[in-house]
Amino acid sequence: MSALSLQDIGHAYLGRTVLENIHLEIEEREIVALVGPSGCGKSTLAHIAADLVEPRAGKIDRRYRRHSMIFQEPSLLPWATAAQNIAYSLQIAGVKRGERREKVAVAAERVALFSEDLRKYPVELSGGMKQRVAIARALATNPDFIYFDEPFTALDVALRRRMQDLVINTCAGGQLSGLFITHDLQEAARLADRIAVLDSHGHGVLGIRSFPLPPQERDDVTIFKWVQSALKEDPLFRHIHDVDERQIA
Ligand SMILES: Nc1ncnc2c1ncn2[C@@H]1O[C@H](COP(=O)(O)OP(=O)(O)OP(=O)(O)O)[C@@H](O)[C@H]1O
Repeated sequence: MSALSLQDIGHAYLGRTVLENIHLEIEEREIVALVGPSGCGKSTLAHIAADLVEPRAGKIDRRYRRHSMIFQEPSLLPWATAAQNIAYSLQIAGVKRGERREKVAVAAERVALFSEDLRKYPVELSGGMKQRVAIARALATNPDFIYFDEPFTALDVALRRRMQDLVINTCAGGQLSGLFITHDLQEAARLADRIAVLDSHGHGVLGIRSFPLPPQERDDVTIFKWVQSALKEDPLFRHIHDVDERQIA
């Protein structure tokens, strides 16, 4: 059974259509990467799926228990320490005060945040550390579905890889499903079970590709070769690096 089902989703901002006829199913324990040119509506679709934006058309079935979101911008509360930021999501989720400390510690450990980091305020943390706090905050409530909206784009290569590994391992060992938006086909090929490509103008999902091996069994050479061949030979990926909104005049 699918964890998330999007049927015939359509949306417009100020009368301008950004999404039309979008169908997408995400199975339980599956990560689907959503790729497509800048401005094609990927974030809008994630926001609709996560119930942050009301779509103009379509039907959404959320069959998961609880979701979290991780954005490119960590958006931490500046007046709260890292630990308090993580605990805040637990408070919102209704976790009793007495149970929060333990859950914060477990989530922090999963992203390699130490107790001295947990005492710091966001202004004292590097960009990578802030993003780790945001990921710990998302994991702390024990979601079974996560929306990832380009969460690692701003991180350096080494940290990005560690965070991708965290996603791969968390999914491999648990009950997690997710929608992972990224511009980076290499990243999609590393951590997703399937890759869905959105049309340049949000007019439907153009196609979906899946991998023969689960993410934890793919090595770097396999991923590299897959990406090279997808970009050279698969017409589905022909337009994913179009940059309609970021073109330099
Ligand atoms: N709140 C809003 N009001 C008006 N227009 C919006 C709003 N949010 C997004 N848009 C427009 O809708 C279109 C789709 O935006 P969206 O952010 O969903 O695309 P995206 O594929 O995620 O882009 P990127 O890859 O650059 O992050 C864009 O043209 C964007 O400018």
